[in-house]
Amino acid sequence: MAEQPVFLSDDVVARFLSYDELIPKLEEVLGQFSRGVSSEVVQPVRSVMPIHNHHGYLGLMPAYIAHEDILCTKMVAFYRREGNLNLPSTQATVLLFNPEYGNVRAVMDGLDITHKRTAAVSAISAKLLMPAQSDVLCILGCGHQAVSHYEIFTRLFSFKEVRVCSRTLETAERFAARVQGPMKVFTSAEEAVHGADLIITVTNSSEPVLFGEWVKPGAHVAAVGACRPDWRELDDVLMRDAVIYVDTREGAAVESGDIILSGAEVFAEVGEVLNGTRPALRNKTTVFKSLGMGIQDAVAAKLVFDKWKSSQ
Ligand SMILES: NC(=O)c1ccc[n+]([C@@H]2O[C@H](COP(=O)([O-])OP(=O)(O)OC[C@H]3O[C@@H](n4cnc5c(N)ncnc54)[C@H](O)[C@@H]3O)[C@@H](O)[C@H]2O)c1
Ligand SMILES: O=C(O)[C@@H]1CCCCN1
Repeated sequence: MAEQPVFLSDDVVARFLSYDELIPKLEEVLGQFSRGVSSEVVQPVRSVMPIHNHHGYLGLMPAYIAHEDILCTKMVAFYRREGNLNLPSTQATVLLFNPEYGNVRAVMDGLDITHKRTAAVSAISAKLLMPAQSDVLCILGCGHQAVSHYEIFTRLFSFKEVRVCSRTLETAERFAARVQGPMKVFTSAEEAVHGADLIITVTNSSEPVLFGEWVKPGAHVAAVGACRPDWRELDDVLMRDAVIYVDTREGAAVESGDIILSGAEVFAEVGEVLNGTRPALRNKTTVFKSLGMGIQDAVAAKLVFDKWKSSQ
C-alpha cells in the first residue's frame, strides 16, 4: 500500500530549507531547463485561473525533473489587494509525489518555499548581471518578498547602503523593524533609486513603479512582481533601454506585462547564462524579469522532504 502523505507546516518547512543548499540546486536546474531537453525537465507554462469575486488568481505549477525523479506541483493563489491589507496577497501549497506510484508523499505549506526560492533566483541573476562594483541596493516594495530578498542579498553581497521604499511609509517602517540590519527608508521611489547599482522591485502594483529615466546606466534590476500580462512594474523606457533576461522565455511571452506590453525582446534565460550559451552583459543596464517556475519549487520541496525524513 502507498505511504500516507505527511503534512509539513510553514515553520517546519522554514526550519529545513536553507539558502546554502537551495542556491546550488536552483543553479543546476535552471541550467538544465535552459538546455531544452524536454524529457529531462518537464515544466509546462503554469495555468492561471481568475478568482473574479476576490481580485485573485489560482496558478497550477507542475514539474517533473527526470534525473532526480522529482514530481511536484505547487498551487498558488495570489491577489491584488487594494483595500484590505490584512488579507494575504499570496498563499501556496506544494504537493510532492512519489513519481513511480503517483501518490502524494508530502503536502507542504508553500509560502517559505516561495519566498526563499524567488529571492535565491534573484540573487543568482544578480551574481551574474550586477555591476562588478555594486555599492547601493534599493528595494521597492516592503512585503514578504522584500524580507527574503533583503536577507539573502545582504548575506551574499556587501553594500555600502541599502535603501527601501514602499507605497506607504508605514509598510516601509514595519519592514525596517522586521529585518535585522541597516537600511534607509525613503518616501520617494525616485530618490531611493537615484544612483543605485542594484534595484529590486517586489511590489504588487499593476502600474509601473520604476522608470528608466531614474535608473543609473549599467545598473541591474531584478523585477519580481507584475506576473500578469496586463500588469507592469517597469516602464517602456527601461524595458527598451535594458538588456532583458528572464527565467523562462515561454512564461515571459504569456505572463509578463512588462515584456508583452513594451514589446521588449528577451535576450536570454538566466539558465542560458549559467550554461555559458548566452553572455552576461554586466556593463549594460540589465533587467531580470522573474515570474517563478515550478521546477524551483520542486527542488526546494525535495530538499525539505529529504531533510525532514532524515530527522525522523
Ligand atoms: N517572480 C516570482 O517568482 C514571484 C514569487 C512570489 C511572488 N511574486 C510577486 O511578487 C510581488 C510581491 O509579493 P509579496 O508576497 O512580497 O507581496 P506583499 O503583498 O507581501 O508585498 C507587496 C508590497 O508592495 C508594496 N507596493 C504596492 N504598490 C506599490 C508601489 N506602487 N510602490 C511601491 N511599493 C508598492 C506594498 O505596500 C507591499 O509592501 C507580488 O506581485 C507577487 O505576486 C513573484
Ligand atoms: O511563482 C510563484 O510562486 C509566483 C506566485 C505569485 C504570482 C507569480 N508567481
